[in-house]
Amino acid sequence: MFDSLKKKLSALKSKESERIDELEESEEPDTSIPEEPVEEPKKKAPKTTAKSKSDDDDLLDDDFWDDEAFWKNDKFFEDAPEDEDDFEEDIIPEKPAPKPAPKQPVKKESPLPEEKPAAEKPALEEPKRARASIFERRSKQEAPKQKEAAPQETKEVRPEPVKQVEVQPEPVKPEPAPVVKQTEEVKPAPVKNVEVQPPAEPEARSVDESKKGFFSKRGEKKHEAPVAASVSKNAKSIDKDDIESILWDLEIGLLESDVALPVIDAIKEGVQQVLSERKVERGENLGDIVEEALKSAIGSVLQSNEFDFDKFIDDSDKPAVVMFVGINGTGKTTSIAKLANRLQKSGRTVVLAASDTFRAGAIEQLTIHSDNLGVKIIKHQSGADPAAVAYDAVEHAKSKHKDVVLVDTAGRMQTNSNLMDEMKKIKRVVKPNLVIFVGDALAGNDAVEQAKAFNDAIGLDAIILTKIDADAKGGAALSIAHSIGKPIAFMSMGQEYEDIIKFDSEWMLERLFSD
Ligand SMILES: Nc1nc2c(ncn2[C@@H]2O[C@H](COP(=O)(O)OP(=O)(O)OP(=O)(O)O)[C@@H](O)[C@H]2O)c(=O)[nH]1
Repeated sequence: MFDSLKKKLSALKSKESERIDELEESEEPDTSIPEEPVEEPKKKAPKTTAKSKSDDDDLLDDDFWDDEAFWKNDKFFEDAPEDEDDFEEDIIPEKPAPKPAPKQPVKKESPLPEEKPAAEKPALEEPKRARASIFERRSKQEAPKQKEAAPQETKEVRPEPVKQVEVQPEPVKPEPAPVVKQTEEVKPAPVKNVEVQPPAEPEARSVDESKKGFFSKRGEKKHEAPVAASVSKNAKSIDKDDIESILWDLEIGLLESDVALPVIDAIKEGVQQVLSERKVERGENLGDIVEEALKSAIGSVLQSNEFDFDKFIDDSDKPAVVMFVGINGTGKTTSIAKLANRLQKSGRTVVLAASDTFRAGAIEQLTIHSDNLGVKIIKHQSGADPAAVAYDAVEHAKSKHKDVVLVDTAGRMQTNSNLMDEMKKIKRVVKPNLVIFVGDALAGNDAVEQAKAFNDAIGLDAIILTKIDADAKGGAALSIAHSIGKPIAFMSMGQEYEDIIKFDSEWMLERLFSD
């Protein structure tokens, strides 16, 4: 499922991996660069200025030659050396700086005495900046406000001179050490295992735990060590343009996976929030971060749609009446049989109401299931009033103290007003505790429209998504539930009685992203 979305994610990941590889390869030469300036200070004091290319450039700088104070320096002209080496020796001793501060003598106009330390490492800084990643761009735009700003050194050599123009003339205060930002994932709550086998269900989950977001639960399972670590001061924000581009890719991937637009917007919003707050450590892959954010956003959409059917039944007055509606062939009758089997196995007693008197063969189909399962069925002749059948089933359940009545109804298009009215009549007569919409996951966005129409007509309480086993794209689960704001109670995934599971957002999420 989610094939096209996964392709976009893996493309992002491999693109990012290549970038990281390139960065790491080109990193080797850096180590040799700082050696020169380190050795120089041991020579005779005047020579402490490492004579680099940029220093020469400084000497030729217009500002220097235009400096009026310089030209008035008679002493300089008296002692002016004839060759360049002597020239440099004679200038530098004039400066009071006892330590190597190569730029200070030349840049007399510099208003930033605090910036001397920064000048000691120009050779270290430049190569890294030249290879700044896409993640570092945003930070670099903010660089003038940061402690390393050393405008006069970087002016001539940096590959992006425009940024130097933004340097503020007032002294720059070093920023305090970055606050260790721990994500919500660090909560030490117990880990909940993901249940991926149909028979296993998350009934044991406590109320508090079930309310926890996907992020926190997932964090406990997968990211305990990483989230405990602090965000280093080298971590960079993700560039706004990169986030836009990622969101665009996600939108296309979600659209191709049949996810409805309002759901896409909700997911994008979640991803954007995570990415704009997230700092990227050196060596981290942006693709991984995006996947994590995407799963979190989808998990939130899915998780808000969990529903505890068994608890609902147990809490209802008996018999609890459950009515199943939907368009033709979505799997209502099959789902009823599966739930009857499930309820029976958990010790609840069940009555089936064959209220699909419209389709030839529907009554027989349900009768076969009741025989197979040993469950009571109430049925009339084909073409009989479906509301009357449902009423009889409820009366039977009451008299026999049965726990649950499952009412099958005929499939109908939401556009067929007569059949929609008939369905409303059944609801009026038996006043079901629960109306469940059975939607075919393969129907994609059509299922969303159907669910909306049924919800408008009689009001839905929950959803069963069928044919999940054949759902190639995976967007329906997200879209239906989110669009009508009703929970998904079960997912049907096959033709056997056991092929139905309670909806579990984590299970669904794992499935959406599994290969
Ligand atoms: N693969 C798969 N097939 C299913 C699933 N649920 C139902 N089916 C099949 O879908 C077809 C229609 O199922 P029904 O249960 O008859 O559907 P219905 O909604 O009752 O149909 P109508 O009464 O005509 O509205 C049958 O062939 C079922 O076996 C499922 O989860 N997976």
